Amino acid sequence: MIVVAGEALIDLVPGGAGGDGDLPALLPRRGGGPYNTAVALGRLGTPTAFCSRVSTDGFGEALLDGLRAAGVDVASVRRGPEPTTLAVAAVGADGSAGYHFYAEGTADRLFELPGPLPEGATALCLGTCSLVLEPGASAYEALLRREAGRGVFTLLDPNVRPGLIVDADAYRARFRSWLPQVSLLKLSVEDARWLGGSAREWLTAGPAAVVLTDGAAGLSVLTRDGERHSVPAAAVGGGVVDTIGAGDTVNAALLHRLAGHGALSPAAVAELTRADWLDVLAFAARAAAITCSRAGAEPPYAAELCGSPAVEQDG
Ligand SMILES: OC[C@H]1O[C@](O)(CO)[C@@H](O)[C@@H]1O
Repeated sequence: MIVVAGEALIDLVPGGAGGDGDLPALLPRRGGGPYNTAVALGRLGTPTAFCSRVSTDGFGEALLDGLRAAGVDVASVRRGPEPTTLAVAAVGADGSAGYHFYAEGTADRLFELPGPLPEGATALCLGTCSLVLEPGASAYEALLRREAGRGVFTLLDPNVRPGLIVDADAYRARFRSWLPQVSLLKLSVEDARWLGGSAREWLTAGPAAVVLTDGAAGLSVLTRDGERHSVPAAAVGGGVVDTIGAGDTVNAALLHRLAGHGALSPAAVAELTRADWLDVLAFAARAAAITCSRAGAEPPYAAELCGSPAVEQDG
């Protein structure tokens, strides 16, 4: 079972008619990096549990319904009366999204270190706002350290949202302090630039591999032994609507496909061949392309990805 820990929130995505004068109409969509990753894993058919603190308000109920509908186990979700975090998304002409968060005093920020993870948990995925917003961030960090210490495979996606980070240098130092506990680091090239440093440097600090996403330019992985493998982005049927949740889908697809290769351990990741990596990356690219073809974070179901072929690309 894969455990995804972190925020579930509501994205307010531009769309439809009905705004007041020059104000755009905003449609509520379930979101939050970890929420999106958990739903994507569930839709792919991977046994998944979500670990978080979710509001008892109507949005919180809808978020839990979304998880359950994807087959995600929500027994580790704690509830609180504080409101759900809101993220107002601005979508550019190319579909890229920027976010403005309303996260003061919200339920997910008050996450506390939970008891043991569900029986059979083999991997933990976390990142994004939940590792920034205190006091919950310290509890998520403690969860990462505790589970990595127990030998659980960890995937970290910093999913940097600069508007939420008060002290950029302190966050960058904190990010580096997590790396010894990280089995697989996945991040966008924009996040890599913002964080400073390089994949090669981060690899020496702990992760078995670093996956970099570069939007329309595709995905690549850099492994400990210095190999680099890349695939192009997959075609987005009907064109990009928005990129919301694409990176979160990549996290899920990586974990799902690595599990299929029996590679949810740093030692097994080190054994993956070039063909294995190309298969994993191509699958993630196809999954992300489907998410980009629809409004908001709406990851694909397994049936939409049937027969994902391995592709041979130059690294
Ligand atoms: O969690 C932070 C934000 O990032 C996203 O997950 C997209 O990657 C949005 O759904 C959310 O508002």
